[in-house]
Amino acid sequence: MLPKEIIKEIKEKETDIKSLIFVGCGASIADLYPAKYFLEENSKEIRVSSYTANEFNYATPKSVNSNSIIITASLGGATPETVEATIKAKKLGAYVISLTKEKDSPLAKANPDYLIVHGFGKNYASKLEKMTIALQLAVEVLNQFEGYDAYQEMLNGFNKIYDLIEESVLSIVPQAKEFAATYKDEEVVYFMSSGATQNVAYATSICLFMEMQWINSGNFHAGEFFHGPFEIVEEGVPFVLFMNEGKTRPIDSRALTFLQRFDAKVTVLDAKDFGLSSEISKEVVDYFNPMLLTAIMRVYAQQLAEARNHPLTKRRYMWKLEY
Ligand SMILES: O=P(O)(O)OC[C@H]1O[C@](O)(CO)[C@@H](O)[C@@H]1O
Repeated sequence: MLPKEIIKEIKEKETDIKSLIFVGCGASIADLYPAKYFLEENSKEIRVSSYTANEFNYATPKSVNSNSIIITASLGGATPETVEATIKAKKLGAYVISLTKEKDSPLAKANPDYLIVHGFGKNYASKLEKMTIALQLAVEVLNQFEGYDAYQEMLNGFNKIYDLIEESVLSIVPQAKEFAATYKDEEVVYFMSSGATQNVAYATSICLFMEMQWINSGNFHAGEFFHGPFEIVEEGVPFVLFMNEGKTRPIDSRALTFLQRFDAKVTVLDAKDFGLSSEISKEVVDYFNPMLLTAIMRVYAQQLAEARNHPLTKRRYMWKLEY
């Protein structure tokens, strides 16, 4: 079923949805963030939150009941804590929607009310399906339960984002190779962004760099940069800044100005360079930065992995030990 139909069916059963909660781990909870950000900014009534799955399991919010929708996501569908959260949310009577790429996974078998099987391996756009579908669900919740003036602009954005991702990744391999050559020996790399993209910085730092490249890393909101992290800036300290188009761009620009002032080593991935706002309406452009910038970063990470001879699939603990 499509996001619109799923939310319509839930509304036919329960007109009084009071909360929407996003649950997942690692890249999956980060991928749900743009949807949370969108709803938090635009909803006047519905309470919105997100949890890493075991936080949800051990300290379950009291609001989980038949007046709530829980969206759980696990790419491989086998992360035990996300499966457990799905079962728990169902038991508490919530409407549960699960996202995964594996239709026969433990998550699928946890019997959510709605299972959305998304793509991943086909191309860069497909890697962003989970994030985009979660945002579509959030938009439908807002529009159907409260009304949303920019609904049509969002639909236009959804129609354009996948093609824009595919066009954008075509041209960036030379820059990605340059990034790889200049960052491959760094011992630590810091990531920051703002707005809907703030957890792209988080996911890049904890998953692509720490997990998949074993490179030390830190990440923070570009606004928070001035409330602690900027003290470590000096010439050559490596940063990656995800620059948004939209309302929070001044926050990103302020951080960039500071980094340049003290000659930090900074790579800027700027949605503007890929024409995001020429394709997507100004009113809603903020929410589409994370899809585009995640895809660009993936190309950069792939080149880094090749330059370091350290495949993105290499692990020493994950899925190898009991933990
Ligand atoms: O539940 P998922 O999305 O399959 O995630 C499993 C693992 O994949 C990552 O998201 C990225 O490898 C990890 O952070 C996480 O532990």
